[in-house]
Amino acid sequence: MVSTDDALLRIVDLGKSYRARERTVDALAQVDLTVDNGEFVAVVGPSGCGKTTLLKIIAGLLPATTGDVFLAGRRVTEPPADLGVVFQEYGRSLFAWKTVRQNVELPLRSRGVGRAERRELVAEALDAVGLGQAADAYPWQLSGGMQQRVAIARAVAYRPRLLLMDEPFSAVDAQTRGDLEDLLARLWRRYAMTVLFVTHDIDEAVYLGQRVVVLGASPAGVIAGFPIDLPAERDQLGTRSSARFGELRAQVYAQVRRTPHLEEVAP
Ligand SMILES: Nc1ncnc2c1ncn2[C@@H]1O[C@H](COP(=O)(O)OP(=O)(O)OP(=O)(O)O)[C@@H](O)[C@H]1O
Repeated sequence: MVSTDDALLRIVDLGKSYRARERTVDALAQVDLTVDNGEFVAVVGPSGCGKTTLLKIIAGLLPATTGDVFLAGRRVTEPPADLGVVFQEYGRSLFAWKTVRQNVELPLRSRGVGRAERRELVAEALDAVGLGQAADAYPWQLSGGMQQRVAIARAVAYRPRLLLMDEPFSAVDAQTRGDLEDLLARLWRRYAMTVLFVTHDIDEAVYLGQRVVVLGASPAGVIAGFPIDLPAERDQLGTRSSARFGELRAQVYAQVRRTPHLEEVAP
């Protein structure tokens, strides 16, 4: 059990209902989740179960209907300053008329970081994602995988206390996806970040997470959590073909397939 002393993110009895015309859609109900400082938690759930809704509420972009989100002990009521977010749609998250360097620099400018420090942070982040040479290019001159690396560099340069990622690699080809997963794992270790990573891909969740949390469908609540006891250093071939990876993947898969109603869920 996670101790609240180390908790960076605390989600308590969170619920969200959308009202659309005469209909009400209950997207989330009774979501309780705690993420410790430095943890990498992957959240999986069936398509449409409310994963994006959950991230938007944590990011302060959408109000909850019930319950609370606390980041570093502070209730989230607006986008917190120390949060980084990487979305699936890299194409839309970068400014086409700004260079790679300017894109990465933007949140640092908004935060009032001085010019010299900005330069240093941007250069280090671009080097860390292997794009040191592409600083003066425009996003539209880069491949999809490279654009997503720019989005990751932008988040990393900002040194967020919590990095939220919403299916960040689902729009790239399989080879690039594996490379980006490994890049993220390296950055997580190097910068001791706390990451909440949402995906509908069970293999990706098990490969990346120290813990995998399963959301049930309609309305989504946390139905299971799995500590991932794979070695800290993972690699695409060795880890994914190991017996333990297969067992964990099967356990998570069985839960995702169950998608029970909340009343069936053990407390
Ligand atoms: N603005 C909205 N108005 C009404 N209903 C909405 C709205 N946004 C989301 N929903 C509904 O809430 C539920 C959860 O949606 P959400 O996008 O959070 O799920 P998701 O798990 O991220 O989906 P996917 O995996 O397909 O991206 C769905 O039934 C969706 O139709």
